[in-house]
Amino acid sequence: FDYKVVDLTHIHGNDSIYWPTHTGYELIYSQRGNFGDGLWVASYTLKTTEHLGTHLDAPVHFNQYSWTTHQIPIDHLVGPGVIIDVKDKVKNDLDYRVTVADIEKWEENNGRIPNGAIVIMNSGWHERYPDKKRVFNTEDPIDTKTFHFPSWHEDTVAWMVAHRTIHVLGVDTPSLDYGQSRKFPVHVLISSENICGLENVGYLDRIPASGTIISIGAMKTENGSGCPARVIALIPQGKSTSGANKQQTFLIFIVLCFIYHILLTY
Ligand SMILES: N[C@@H](CC(=O)c1ccccc1NC=O)C(=O)O
Repeated sequence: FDYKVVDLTHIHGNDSIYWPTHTGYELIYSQRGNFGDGLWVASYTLKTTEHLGTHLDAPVHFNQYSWTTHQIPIDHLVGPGVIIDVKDKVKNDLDYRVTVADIEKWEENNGRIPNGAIVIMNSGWHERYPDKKRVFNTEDPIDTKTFHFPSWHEDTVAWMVAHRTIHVLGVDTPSLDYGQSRKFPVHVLISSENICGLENVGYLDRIPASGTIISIGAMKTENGSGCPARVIALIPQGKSTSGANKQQTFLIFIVLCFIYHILLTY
């Protein structure tokens, strides 16, 4: 197994970030202690909003006819990672929305966005997690009208929907629409296209802009609208012997044998 595995998940717990219209997280120690015969058992009950911390938005989140969590095809939850770094842009504009030019710049450096990509904005916001006032960027993290954080511009997402095939759209902020959004056009658009969302992704500076495989481990909850998720990236280490490399090695071996044979003959 020749991959470095990087965890892109914030801890799911009492400090997790969630949209203020939801209820939060509760881990109930329903069974914890001696179980007879010298056994000790921990087996708890978890109550949580689906949209907790690092989590998946199922396409049904903003479209009643789109896939629920259990209906998402599994090959939509793993794919090539496309990390769009906008940290410099965000420094001057905390309400920044990723542009088509940002995508074009990524493609100049990394090639065309691969089919089935998992495209994630890296705004540097993951560093603020889980400080609610800094993540929602307001003194009043309950009042959504006061939120200021970056995300995707709907025109950019519409461009990707029209010209590329992406399976997941992600952010390191709490929402796929920027903090000041009122109509949530990015949520509405991706939901209607059966594209999944990923929010509060962490540790994005630990992976390269391209060349990774990202996998989203989310529960297969029946009729769910999303789920807390364990998001990981696999970075190929390039030490393994691929099929093509094996063929090359074999050819070199044959050529060396041939040369050795000639040397022995003369
Ligand atoms: N997608 C985000 C935001 C969200 O859930 C949301 C955004 C705007 C209006 C309502 C929302 N969710 C439910 O109240 C989240 O999953 O936390």
